[in-house]
Amino acid sequence: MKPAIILYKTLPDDLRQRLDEHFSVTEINGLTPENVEKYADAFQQAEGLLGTGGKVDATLLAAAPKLRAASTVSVGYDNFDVEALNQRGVVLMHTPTVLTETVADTMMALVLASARRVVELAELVKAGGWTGSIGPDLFATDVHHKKMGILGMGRIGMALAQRAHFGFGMDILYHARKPHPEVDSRYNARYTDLEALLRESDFVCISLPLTEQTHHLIGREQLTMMKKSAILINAGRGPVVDEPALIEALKQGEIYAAGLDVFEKEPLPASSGLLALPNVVALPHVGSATHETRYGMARDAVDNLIAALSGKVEKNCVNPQVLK
Ligand SMILES: NC(=O)c1ccc[n+]([C@@H]2O[C@H](COP(=O)([O-])OP(=O)(O)OC[C@H]3O[C@@H](n4cnc5c(N)ncnc54)[C@H](O)[C@@H]3O)[C@@H](O)[C@H]2O)c1
Ligand SMILES: O=C(O)[C@H](O)CO
Repeated sequence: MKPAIILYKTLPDDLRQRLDEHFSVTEINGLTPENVEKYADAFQQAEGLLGTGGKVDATLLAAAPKLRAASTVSVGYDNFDVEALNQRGVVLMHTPTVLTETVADTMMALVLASARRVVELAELVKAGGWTGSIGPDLFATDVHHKKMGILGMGRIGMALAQRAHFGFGMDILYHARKPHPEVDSRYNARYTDLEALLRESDFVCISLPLTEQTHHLIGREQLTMMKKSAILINAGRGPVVDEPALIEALKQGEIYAAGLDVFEKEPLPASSGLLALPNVVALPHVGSATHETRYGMARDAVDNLIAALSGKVEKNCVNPQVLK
């Protein structure tokens, strides 16, 4: 008999077919508490989960006593209680690598859009506001040869450093849990503590995961350390930045601008103070959202679940210790 799984994300037809070949699939519209209750029988039988978004914690695990593996269509897994999964021996699989270059492209797009005022100026043209030569009040700020500070020098941080250093001649500083000598030599980069990075950088770019240690890592105090001309880019997770403190810093001119793909609450409410600020470029969490990359993530997530439920995990496992 095929193992039963819960699918909580719509997949392209060919991938759905591949999943059906291996599993008995119950598809639900999101991993919400309401759906866990509505499909209680399916959760009782489920050995696997595949999807994105929604909380997987002790409560959900209690509703799924046969669960052996969870496969998220994302690299970030802050919505999973990994400790609870470990205690139950549930394998957690994710999709690193396949999305790295696309997310680094998005971060570079945010750097360029916020420094060169791309969105604001394009809106001005569309609104018929281009009635004469653009004057200094609408001039932008350069990107090339400036200093980029990268917070979180992992896969995405390195791909961003590659673009900034080789493409834009930028100086690279970074803060991570430890120095990375290969990064220093490849991108002529310099490891610093957080405060030095904030004080020196023209662009502070966040590609950190959300953890207890990174929650509100950037708050009021850190924002005041940044240059008044500096731009904050966040494509890690929203709660790494204290959003009310960021709004205040942008309003008070303590920093120049922000380019954001992630927010404390998503979707970003229309009432958010960020949306009233011309010096904010806000994207709807689309770091990896190209056709090619989203397909690759879904494909990897399917392969990951097949590997995990057949005991053949070789890569993409968050908690390999439970395999032993
Ligand atoms: N906006 C998007 O659509 C999007 C897409 C993909 C990933 N992300 C986010 O980007 C994150 C990073 O992805 P990745 O593939 O580069 O992961 P990664 O694990 O390769 O890199 C994360 C880096 O952050 C460092 N780090 C962790 N905690 C730290 C701390 N307290 N202080 C300093 N450094 C710390 C780690 O050492 C690691 O080098 C993901 O966890 C996810 O939250 C967002
Ligand atoms: O972590 C990730 O992969 C992205 O944020 C998409 O959810």
